[in-house]
Amino acid sequence: MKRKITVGSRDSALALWQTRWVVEQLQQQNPDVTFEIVTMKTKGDKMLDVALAKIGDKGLFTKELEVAMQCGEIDFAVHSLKDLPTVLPAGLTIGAVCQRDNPGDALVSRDGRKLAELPRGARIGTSSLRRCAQLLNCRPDFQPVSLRGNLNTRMKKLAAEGLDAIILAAAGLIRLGWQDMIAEIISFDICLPAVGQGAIAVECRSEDDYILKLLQGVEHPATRAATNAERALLRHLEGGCQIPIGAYGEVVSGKLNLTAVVATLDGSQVIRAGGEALPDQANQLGIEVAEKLLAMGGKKILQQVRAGE
Ligand SMILES: NCc1[nH]cc(CCC(=O)O)c1CC(=O)O
Repeated sequence: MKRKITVGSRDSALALWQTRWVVEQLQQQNPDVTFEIVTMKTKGDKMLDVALAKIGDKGLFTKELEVAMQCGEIDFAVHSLKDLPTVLPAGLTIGAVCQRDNPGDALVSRDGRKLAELPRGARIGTSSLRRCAQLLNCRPDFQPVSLRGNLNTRMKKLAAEGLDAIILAAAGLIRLGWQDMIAEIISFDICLPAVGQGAIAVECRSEDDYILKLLQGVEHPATRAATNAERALLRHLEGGCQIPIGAYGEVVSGKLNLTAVVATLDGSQVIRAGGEALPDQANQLGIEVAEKLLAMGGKKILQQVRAGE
């Protein structure tokens, strides 16, 4: 008897691309297994007209899939790691973190202009507080314009709403074959990515040994270590998406480096800190860098932003 595995996915083009990519690899490694993809709409897919920072729910893009997993309707779910809260519901775990694609933020401009070439007062579409704050820090003249919806919708709004540029995760654009639209990958010196950006995560039941073993086939240890550090940092800061926080971890020559940022919403203050550790010390590294940020003034920023909510 062929074993059948049911895989949950959101129904956006990007989510489906990511789910098919994971399933394709697992299928090759396990020719005797049948995979079936089931799509679901999450609250985040339904509430497209509200700014993410205003909805502020944890698990906005993941909850429905998690419930289906807990009920046994699906065996695992494929997510953008960035969308997965730092604390998972009871009984669920990240069974695999796949090799990261380009982790950066991409500038897509109407006429292909790069950041430095955008006019004074340029209108930039993004709903990410993190992108907004870091961009405003280097270009206080920019006018951020809130922008939500899936990738297709956002691209259309660039022209339809007369924006000068929009900012999107590079990985999403590259996966959907839109890399030619990228005018520039914004330097990490200007804008650090969201925790987990560019990495795909597979969530499953913590007790499901069969699935856990299967998912080892798409696991990428260096990306796991890097994103463990980023997620430990975010968990320690209790950031959520209400507060501009960015982080990037990378294993280079066997050492795990982590750089992170906390900023005020208007970008007037941007605090950065970093650290280095062995990859198996990822969690401690995340906490250590979070503590540095807090001590350097991050604590005050977090209090201010929370008080203003
Ligand atoms: N916030 C939605 C979201 N979640 C993951 C990605 C991109 C893919 C990735 O980071 O792996 C995006 C789109 C974007 O931010 O432009």
